[in-house]
Amino acid sequence: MIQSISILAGKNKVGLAERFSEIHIDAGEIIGIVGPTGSGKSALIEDIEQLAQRDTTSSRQILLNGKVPDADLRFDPKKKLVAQLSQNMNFLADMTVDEFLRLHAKCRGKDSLLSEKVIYYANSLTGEPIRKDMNLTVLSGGQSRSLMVADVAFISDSPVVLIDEIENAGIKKHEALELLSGNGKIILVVTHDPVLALLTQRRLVMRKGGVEKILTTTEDEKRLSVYLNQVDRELFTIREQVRHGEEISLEASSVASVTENIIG
Ligand SMILES: Nc1ncnc2c1ncn2[C@@H]1O[C@H](COP(=O)(O)OP(=O)(O)OP(=O)(O)O)[C@@H](O)[C@H]1O
Repeated sequence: MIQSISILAGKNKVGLAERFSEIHIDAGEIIGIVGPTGSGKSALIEDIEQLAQRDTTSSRQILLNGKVPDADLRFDPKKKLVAQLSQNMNFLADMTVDEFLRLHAKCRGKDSLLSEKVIYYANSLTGEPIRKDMNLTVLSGGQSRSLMVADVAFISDSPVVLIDEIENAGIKKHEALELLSGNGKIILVVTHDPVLALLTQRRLVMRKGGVEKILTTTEDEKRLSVYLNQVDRELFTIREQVRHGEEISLEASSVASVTENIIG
C-alpha cells in the first residue's frame, strides 16, 4: 500500500541544484505540474514513473512511504506505479464495454462485477450515456475518457495517476479528480487550464528542467476555483444542449446564475 511518495531534489538542465530538499506527497493529494514547453514536466513525471534513484538526467531520487523502493517495483512491468490518462487516448479493442471491463478486472485479479460500478461512475462524468453492450470503438471522446477515469479509479492498481492534457476531454473535470483522489490515489495533473490547476492543493512550477517553485493554492485561488468550476459545469451543460440540437435559453436558471456574474 502506497501512502506517500517523496521527490528528493536533483539538478536542473544547467546543473544547478533544485531549490527544495524534499517534496512529500500523500495518498489522495492532487498536485499540479505547470511550466512552459521544455521546462521539464515530462522528465519529472518520468522520474516518478521509473522511481529514479539518482540515475536519470535530473539526478532526482524517489522514495515510496519514505523508503527506497524495492528493485522489483522498479523493473516489473506488472507493478506499474503510474497510470496515465490523456486526451488523445482511445480504446482500440473490438469488444463491448462490459467485456473489456470484465477482462480487465480478471487480469488484475478483481471481481468482474466491478464492471457495473465502473459504468455507473463513468456515466456520472459524461453527458452521453454509456451502455454496457456498446462497442468500445463507437464511444465518443468524452465517453472513452470517462470510462478510462472510472476504470483507473476502481480496477487499476496504480497508486499514482498522471493526467495530461484533459482540458477538452468532454468530461466533468472536478468530479473526475474527486473520483480518483477519493480512492486514495496520488494525482499529478500537467495542465495550464485554470479549472484544473486551481483544483490542486499544490502546483510545482517547472523551469529549465528543475522545480523552481512550489505554490500552495491560496484561499483566493480556492474561491476562484469554485467559481470557475461553476462556469465549467455550465459550459458542459450548454455543450450537451448544443450537441442534442436544443435551443439555448438565457433565462434557464442554471445558465442565468453564471451569466449574471459575467454580463451583469
Ligand atoms: N533536470 C534535467 N536535467 C537535464 N535535462 C533535463 C532535465 N529536465 C528535463 N531535461 C531535458 O529537457 C528536455 C525538455 O524536457 P521535458 O520534455 O521534460 O519538458 P516539458 O516541460 O515536458 O515540455 P513539453 O511541454 O513540450 O512536453 C528533454 O530533452 C529532457 O530530457
